[in-house]
Amino acid sequence: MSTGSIDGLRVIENFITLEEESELINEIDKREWGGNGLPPNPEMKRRSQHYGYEFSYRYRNARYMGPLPSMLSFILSRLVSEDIVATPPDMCTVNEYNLKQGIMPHTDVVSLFGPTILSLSLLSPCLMRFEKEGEDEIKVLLPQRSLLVMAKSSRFDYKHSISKDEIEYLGDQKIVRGRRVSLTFRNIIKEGLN
Ligand SMILES: O=C(O)CCC(=O)C(=O)O
Ligand SMILES: [Fe+2]
Repeated sequence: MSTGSIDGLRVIENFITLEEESELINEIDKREWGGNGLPPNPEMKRRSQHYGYEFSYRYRNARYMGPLPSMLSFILSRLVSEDIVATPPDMCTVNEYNLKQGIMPHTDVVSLFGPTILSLSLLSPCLMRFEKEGEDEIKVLLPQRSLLVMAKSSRFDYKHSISKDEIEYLGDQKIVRGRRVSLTFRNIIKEGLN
């Protein structure tokens, strides 16, 4: 495990095994993708899948869909048994980043999503950039199969983003991106629903 230089930020390496990763990807790829012209976020170039709650980036609201699917159960139990969260997340967004796809700087909606945001990186590493006005950008490596934990300052005071670059550097380390699928786990704040 490596600890970032931002309060509340952690990257837990090898959170799942290679086998678990390939089983999960198989399951995900059997299911229907949205985005890229399809609801609930047709305007998005990335493809995505929504479980638990469906989130609209345009309307910034969420709709309940049902409990998280059983393919995610082992992750939910591990999150609790390894004391990463006290309550299992009730929402999971799967995002697919192909070459030249990234995510613009943003802070996850504070009124709708709880204080801890988790992101599991599958298939490819990437750099996540954290920025805050008046400070130098901080780059954090998200290795394949790692779990990013964003809490406290890293969740509330910074914007995070992923570039569209295929090749990036962290010091001397060269990071080459391929297709990346991430699973972002959150807890919905029920009062924030409309
Ligand atoms: O792909 C990731 O790891 C992060 C996704 C993200 O920041 C988001 O969906 O809000
Ligand atoms: Fe985010």
